Amino acid sequence: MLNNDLINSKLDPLNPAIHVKHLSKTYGEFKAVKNISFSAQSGQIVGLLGPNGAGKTTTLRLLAGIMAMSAGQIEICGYDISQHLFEVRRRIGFLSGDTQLYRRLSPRENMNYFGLLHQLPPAQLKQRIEQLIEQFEMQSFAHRPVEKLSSGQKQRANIARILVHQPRVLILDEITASLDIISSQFMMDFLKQEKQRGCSILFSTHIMSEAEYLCDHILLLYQGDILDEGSPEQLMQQSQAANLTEAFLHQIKHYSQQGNLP
Ligand SMILES: Nc1ncnc2c1ncn2[C@@H]1O[C@H](COP(=O)(O)OP(=O)(O)OP(=O)(O)O)[C@@H](O)[C@H]1O
Repeated sequence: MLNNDLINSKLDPLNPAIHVKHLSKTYGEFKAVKNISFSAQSGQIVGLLGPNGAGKTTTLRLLAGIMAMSAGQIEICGYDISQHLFEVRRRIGFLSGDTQLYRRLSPRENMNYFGLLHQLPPAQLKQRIEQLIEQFEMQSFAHRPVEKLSSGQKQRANIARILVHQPRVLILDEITASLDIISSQFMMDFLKQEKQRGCSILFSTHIMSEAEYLCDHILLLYQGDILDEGSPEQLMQQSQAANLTEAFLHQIKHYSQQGNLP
């Protein structure tokens, strides 16, 4: 078994895997994220929904520790990101549309490289890479340079790469955006499996049906603030909407009419 402490340690249910308090980010004068708070428990999938420019990517990048916050607090598995960035990075897997693999290396070589960065012992790393190749059905292309792979194959290799160190928390920014329906379904099944393993997953998407299918909890982000939150069912019930798209549009319209946009 690899990284036993990370896999087996059951998170205290009273201590969420992701805990965000009064988080803000400003770019110069512009407030991209405004004092938001939320948490995610072990085994929970939380979706970040919102129109273009709502602040989703900024929020996810702050949580992944690749951008500094302007104010607030982020804890991942009990570690404060401002004080324990290394411990946080050991526990998260972050993937966005911009994340690139080394294109001249094969998926196997990419996984090896990132595993070494995470300081996994070589024998364990080798075993883990083979596990991932099997799990993501990459046998036929694991040895080919990434630049010769299709988008779907690249995305599988990308996901496998962020799982090398068996993270407890996954932070995923629009990972199904360029995928066909089969590859998207593959990714969604994979997220469900990770949830069952006890992983906490925070992800953004513009695809409402995906959020409806996957999420235990949804944060509706608008102009850097949380407009509403709840389970997909709660959000639909509140707006008497037939689906999440309707519920989302209803909320934005409602707040605009009230003049109380964040
Ligand atoms: N580096 C930056 N400098 C200045 N403003 C930025 C920067 N990055 C993002 N912004 C602004 O912050 C706001 C939030 O951007 P962000 O990318 O977080 O939104 P998003 O919800 O992910 O949007 P999309 O769905 O289009 O990806 C936008 O108005 C954007 O223009």
